[in-house]
Amino acid sequence: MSSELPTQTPTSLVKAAVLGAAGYSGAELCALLTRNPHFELCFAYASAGRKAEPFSSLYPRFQQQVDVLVEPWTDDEIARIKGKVDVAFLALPHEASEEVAPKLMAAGIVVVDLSGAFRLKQADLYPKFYGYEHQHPALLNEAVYSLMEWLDKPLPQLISVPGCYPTACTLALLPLLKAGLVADNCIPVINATSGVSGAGRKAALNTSFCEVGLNAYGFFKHRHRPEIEQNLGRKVVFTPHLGNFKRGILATSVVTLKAGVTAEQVKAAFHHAYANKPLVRLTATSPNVADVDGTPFCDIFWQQDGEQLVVVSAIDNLLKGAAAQAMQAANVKFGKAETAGLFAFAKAGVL
Ligand SMILES: NC(=O)C1=CN([C@@H]2O[C@H](COP(=O)(O)OP(=O)(O)OC[C@H]3O[C@@H](n4cnc5c(N)ncnc54)[C@H](OP(=O)(O)O)[C@@H]3O)[C@@H](O)[C@H]2O)C=CC1
Ligand SMILES: CC(=O)N[C@@H](CCC(=O)OP(=O)(O)O)C(=O)O
Repeated sequence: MSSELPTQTPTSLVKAAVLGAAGYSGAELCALLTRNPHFELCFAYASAGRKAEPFSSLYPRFQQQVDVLVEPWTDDEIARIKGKVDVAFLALPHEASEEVAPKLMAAGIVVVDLSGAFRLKQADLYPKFYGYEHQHPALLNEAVYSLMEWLDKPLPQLISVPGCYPTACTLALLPLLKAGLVADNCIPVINATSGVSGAGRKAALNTSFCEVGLNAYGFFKHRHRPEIEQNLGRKVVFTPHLGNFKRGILATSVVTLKAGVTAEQVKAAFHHAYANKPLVRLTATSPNVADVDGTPFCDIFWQQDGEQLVVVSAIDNLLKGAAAQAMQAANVKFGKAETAGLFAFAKAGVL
């Protein structure tokens, strides 16, 4: 080998911490960060009550793949990680995120929050839809909502990752609304079914194996309703459902189009919106959650009958609905390719 070969200047890795690493979306993030060549997973945390243990003892599938110690989180850790990490991903309950985010920001750390703590712009919606008063309403204006396919501003120090159901149905409906194709008086009707991992890893009776069949819940008052309405700029009827599969969301959204809207106009709206968006796939057949399981994609399909339009979208709730979307935002925030680390799927086989 020639000693004349230019030496590569190593680009510095973005150093990351994950809070909530023992939970489903935090664990997915640990896996994505480990596979991302631009990031280094330096610290991982669970709640204060736990003992420290290797990630692979919590998720044995990742033995010899994700090699990080999951430690108990207390605010004392902020002094320990200050100056050692560039970004902290919060995969925590909403109120825990709301409390810790400003402290991490004060330590100069970029915060990518997967919870709903900073998604809504109107603080007065939190008591009604989240059941608590927001303690840091000023941060609601500072945070940028990172639905990356529709991002129209730079990402600041506080990044609020969209909710899982809102990701699926906003990506489905926004192209039509932006193109002015939806009837002015139309209230979109959205029915969406989530796999059980949407409820997190903690045990609960309604998500235990023998209890889960297929049921609707959260009529009119689910916290994702105001988030979807904020995204779409109009009222919606949103009804979530729980299905007996592990992961994935299938959303079926129904709208009335303006009189005379053609199939070509609808097609153009979707193609224009997603032509250069690598994580949205416009599909030729109605999507199946099994086809997005373990992937960072949102698959979208539509059928029109005169003024009625049905749009079906499918995502993996833990990936495009949570961890992959957070990774996508962090990639952009730190100047990396938007999809870095996202195509090394956990599932490589055809089934
Ligand atoms: N599951 C999903 O499909 C999606 C989830 N989200 C959001 O991501 C966040 C995490 O969800 P999910 O992964 O499902 O939740 P899980 O219940 O699976 O995990 C939550 C994690 O947070 C930790 N934790 C809880 N309270 C605290 C606290 N006060 N301080 C530090 N750590 C704490 C838990 O620790 P321990 O294990 O020790 O209890 C656990 O590691 C939520 O805000 C959720 O709304 C967003 C999109 C989709
Ligand atoms: C099946 C299930 O219970 N799903 C959760 C939503 C998933 C989630 O964690 O919500 P975010 O996207 O807002 O974080 C629910 O309905 O509350």
